[in-house]
Amino acid sequence: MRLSPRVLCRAVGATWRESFPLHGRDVARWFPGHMAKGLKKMQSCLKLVDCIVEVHDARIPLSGRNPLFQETLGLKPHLLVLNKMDLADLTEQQKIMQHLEGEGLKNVIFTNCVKDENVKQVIPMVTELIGSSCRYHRRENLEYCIMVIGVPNVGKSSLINSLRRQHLRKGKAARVGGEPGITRAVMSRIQVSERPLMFLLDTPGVLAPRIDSVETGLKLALCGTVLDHLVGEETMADYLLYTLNRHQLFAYVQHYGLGAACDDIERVLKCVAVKLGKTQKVKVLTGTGDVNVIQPNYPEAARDFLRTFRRGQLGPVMLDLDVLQGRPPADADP
Ligand SMILES: Nc1nc2c(ncn2[C@@H]2O[C@H](COP(=O)(O)OP(=O)(O)OP(=O)(O)O)[C@@H](O)[C@H]2O)c(=O)[nH]1
Repeated sequence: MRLSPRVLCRAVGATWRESFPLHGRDVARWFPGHMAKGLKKMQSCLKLVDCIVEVHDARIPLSGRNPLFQETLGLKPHLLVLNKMDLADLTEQQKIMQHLEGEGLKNVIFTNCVKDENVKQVIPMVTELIGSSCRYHRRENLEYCIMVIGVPNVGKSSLINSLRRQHLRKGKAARVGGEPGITRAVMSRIQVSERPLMFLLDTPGVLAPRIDSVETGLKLALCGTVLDHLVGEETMADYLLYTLNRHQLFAYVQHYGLGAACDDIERVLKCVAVKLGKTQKVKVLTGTGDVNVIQPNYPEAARDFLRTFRRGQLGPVMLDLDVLQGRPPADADP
C-alpha cells in the first residue's frame, strides 16, 4: 500500500518550524532602486488614461503591491486583476475579497492569462468603471485608454496578449518572459478592443522603493518578481520548504521521491540533487590521502525546487495565508 505524504509525515511525527529566521537579511539589496523612473513616466501619461488596471499575483493578494501606485495613480478608476489563479489556492477567496474591500479595493477579478480564464470579464468591468466616473477633459473622446501597471513578472504582458486574443482575435503584441524586467519600453499603446474602442498602455514592472518586511520580500521573490540570485536560490528554497510544510502541502515528497516530509533544506536539496543526478565528484584531502566524495549540487537542486513550484507542480499555494489569519509578518514595519 502506498502511504500518502500526509500520512508519511504524521508517521514520523514530524514538526515544522514555527517561524523563518529573518534577521540579518537585507531586503533593500534584493530590490533594484532604478524603478522610480518608470513610475514618474507613468504619472506623466496619466492625463491620457481613463482607468488603471493593476495586475498582481494571486498567490500574494494581500502583500507586495507597490503602495506608490495607490498614492500617485489612485485618482483614476481602478481594477485589481489577481493573475496566475491557476497557481493559487483560492479556498479562502471570500476572505481575500473581504480583506481587499477593507482596503478600499472593490473591483477585483481573478484570472489565468495563459488559459484566458476570466479575462473576458476585464473589458466589460473597465467599461462600466469608466462609464460611472468623471472623465473630465476626456469626456468628448470616444476611445478609452487604460494603463496596465504592476510589480514585475505578474503577467501584465500576458494579460494584454490574452485581451487581444479574446477581443480582436489577434496574436502577441507584448513580449512575455519567465523573468522579471521583460517589459522595458515604457508605454507602448496597444489596441485591445474594437467595441468599445479601447487602447492600453503597457508599462514596465515597478516594485516599491522599500519593502515593508523581509518576509514580504521572500514572498515576492518566490513569485519571481525579482531576479533569484539577488536573494539567493538556497534561501528562497528554504523559505519555500518552510511554507509548504506549514501549509501541509507535501506534494514535494512524492515529486522528488523523498521517504517523508522534512523541514531541513539541506537534506531535501541533497535528495533532490541525487534524484536529478545533479552531483559532482570532488577530491577531499584526508590524513590518509585523497578520497573522492560525491557532492550534491545544492544551487542546481534549489533552482529545480523553485522551478517546479512555479510551474504549479507542487500544488496551488496561498502565500498570504498568515496575513489572512491575522498574523502579519514578524518583522513588518509598524
Ligand atoms: N501559470 C501562469 N503563468 C502565467 C500567467 N500569466 C502569465 N504567466 C507567466 O508569467 C511570466 C511573466 O509574464 P509576463 O506577462 O511577461 O509578466 P509581466 O508582468 O509583463 O513582466 P515584466 O515585463 O517583467 O513586468 C511568463 O512566464 C508567463 O507565461 C497565468 O495566469 N498563469
